[in-house]
Amino acid sequence: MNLESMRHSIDNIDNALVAMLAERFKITDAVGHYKAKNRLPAKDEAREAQQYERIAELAEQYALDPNFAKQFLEVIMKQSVENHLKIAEQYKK
Ligand SMILES: C=C(O[C@@H]1C=C(C(=O)O)C=C[C@H]1O)C(=O)O
Repeated sequence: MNLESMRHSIDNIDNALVAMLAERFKITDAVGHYKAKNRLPAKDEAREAQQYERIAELAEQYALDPNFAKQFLEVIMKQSVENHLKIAEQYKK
C-alpha cells in the first residue's frame, strides 16, 4: 500500500468513527430524555464501571492498548453525561 492509499483508508475509518459517534450520541441523548422525564441522575457510575471493564477486554482481543480504549470511552461518556445535564435543564423550564 502506498502512502496515499493508506491515508485514504485512514480517512474512511475516521468517517466511520464520526458516523458511529453521532449514532451513539443520538441514543445516549434518548437515554438523557428518559432520565430527565423519570428524574434519574445523569451519571450512572455502576454502568460506566461495567463499560470500562467490557471495553478493556474487547481492546485486548483486538491488540489495542486497554488504557487507551478506556480513556477514549471516558471522553465519550463525559460528553454524554454533559448532554444529559443540558437535557435535564430543559425539563426544569
Ligand atoms: C447513557 C447512559 O448515561 C451515562 C452515559 C453513559 C454512556 O455514555 O455510555 C453511561 C452511563 C451514564 O453515566 C446510561 O446510563 O446508560
